[in-house]
Amino acid sequence: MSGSVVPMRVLESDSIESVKLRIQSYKGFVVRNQKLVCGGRELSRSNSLVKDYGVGDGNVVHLVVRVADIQVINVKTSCGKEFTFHVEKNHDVGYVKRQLAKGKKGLVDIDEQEVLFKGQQLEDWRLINDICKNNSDAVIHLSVRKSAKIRAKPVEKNFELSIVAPQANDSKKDDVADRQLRNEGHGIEYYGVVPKEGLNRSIWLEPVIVNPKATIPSVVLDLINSTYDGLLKGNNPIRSSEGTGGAYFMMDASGGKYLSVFKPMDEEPKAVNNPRGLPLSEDGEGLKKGTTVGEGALREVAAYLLDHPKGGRRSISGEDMGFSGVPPTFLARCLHKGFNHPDSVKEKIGSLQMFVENDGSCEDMGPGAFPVDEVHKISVLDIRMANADRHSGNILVSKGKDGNVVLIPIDHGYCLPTSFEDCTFDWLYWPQARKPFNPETVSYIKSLDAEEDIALLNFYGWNLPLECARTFRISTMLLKKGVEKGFTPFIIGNIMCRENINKKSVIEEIVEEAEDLVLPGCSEAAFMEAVSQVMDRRLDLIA
Ligand SMILES: Nc1ncnc2c1ncn2[C@@H]1O[C@H](COP(=O)(O)OP(=O)(O)OP(=O)(O)O)[C@@H](O)[C@H]1O
Repeated sequence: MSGSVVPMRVLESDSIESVKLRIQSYKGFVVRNQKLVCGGRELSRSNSLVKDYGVGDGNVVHLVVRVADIQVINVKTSCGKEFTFHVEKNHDVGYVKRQLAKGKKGLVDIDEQEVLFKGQQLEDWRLINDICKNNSDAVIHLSVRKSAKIRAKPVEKNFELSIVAPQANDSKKDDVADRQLRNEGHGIEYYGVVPKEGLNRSIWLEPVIVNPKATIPSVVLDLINSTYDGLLKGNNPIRSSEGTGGAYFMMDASGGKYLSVFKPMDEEPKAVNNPRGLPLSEDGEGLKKGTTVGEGALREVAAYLLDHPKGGRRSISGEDMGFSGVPPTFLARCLHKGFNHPDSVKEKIGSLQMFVENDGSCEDMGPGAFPVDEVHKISVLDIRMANADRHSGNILVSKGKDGNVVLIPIDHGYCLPTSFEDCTFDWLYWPQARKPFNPETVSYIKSLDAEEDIALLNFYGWNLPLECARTFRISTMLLKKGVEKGFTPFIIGNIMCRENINKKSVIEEIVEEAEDLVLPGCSEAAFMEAVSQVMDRRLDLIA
């Protein structure tokens, strides 16, 4: 994605996996860190062939590479103390200074720290990645005004900072102006209202509220509040090096903890300000069939709103976790210079999702350790939402209170498509998918009501387009009927996914058959009745 074009000979009969392997051997990017996009479509099925995706002579295939985010920094003080901390490569110099200022490093006042590279002062916004890049033997000097000096040199993959005689200075300035701003300018107290004169309008965060009657769960309000505090404290959004769109980690006020992830609509893949340089969509279609560029954020929020808790609908506090564990997500409006603004700095609308501490994603480990019910809860969500992007990198692995493995589904921007063509579920090939649902899951599935859910989305301001609503009705119907028949997630998921890119799935055949049965212009209810009949017949053949 750096903009350079590298010619490469491939056969029509080469698989996508083998193309990625060759990129790996030429360029060193391991296969699982590569994403290929051609003609606006992600070449996501590794066993499909180059010709299946219609890639021909002279076509440009875009390569998006995920790079390791973490850099380990070893800090040595002049009195011989050593400590290590992890820094995201996308962290900026300001972040490193704040870490150093956290008490034990003795550099309490960040205003007194100066970071120098090749004799020039580095501004706080400079990224660690940019400084280390192309300078494997770079030495960064951090000096504390008046007396101290710090040197950094690379140690294998890490780099080392040595701090020379810093003087501790406990006089932390009380940032009065900042506190005033926080008291008066809290975004969420002024939903959609022009803020008071004098507020800090270079930084802003508030929920987007379409229907004033729709209550925002308090867990979401708290998340927005604390994220806003973090921004006002000068903790800039940090762009993730993973993913095809702009995804920004937002920090708390102390600058030591991630609170949320903001994904602006205009930075989605194929959208106008995509930071990865993916070409603009010509027809408005997203990277996956049946999705729309710029609607990823709505789908992210829909996945959270529709992820009802086990006991019923979500309470006003919103603290009760949904059945599938989608982290709290809401539409937010955010103004900050740290996002991708190729032109002028403008307010962005996007999804703000709670950051979940994790030990990596399912991509980093084999599925053996995942509890059956955890896999099943993800399968229920993906089948309901006809998720077209459930690769294992989009399931985070975390630990519950009792130490059990908990799976956290993220990245729902390609849910609720208008067609089933690109539905893919990595969990389909995990052994847990072949186990039957437990009674609790069965009763949860039985409680689902697609019409109620569509009305809920409408209430929160998203009037689901007719074709998306149809997909949702059909997938909910399939899930419910499948469960009635005692089907496993594997059987139901298999009905929904194509075996290969050119062979229609069973659900697609069901839809086509139902379309043939009804008269043009018939009501949606009549069409759904036809789908139900055809589905019953097809499921009987599978049972
Ligand atoms: N709620 C979350 N908690 C913790 N980390 C998260 C969360 N959401 C996203 N991330 C991290 O940010 C990275 C990028 O996010 P995400 O995958 O949603 O972006 P994307 O651009 O939509 O990716 P993709 O190319 O897979 O569609 C993820 O790989 C994950 O590491």
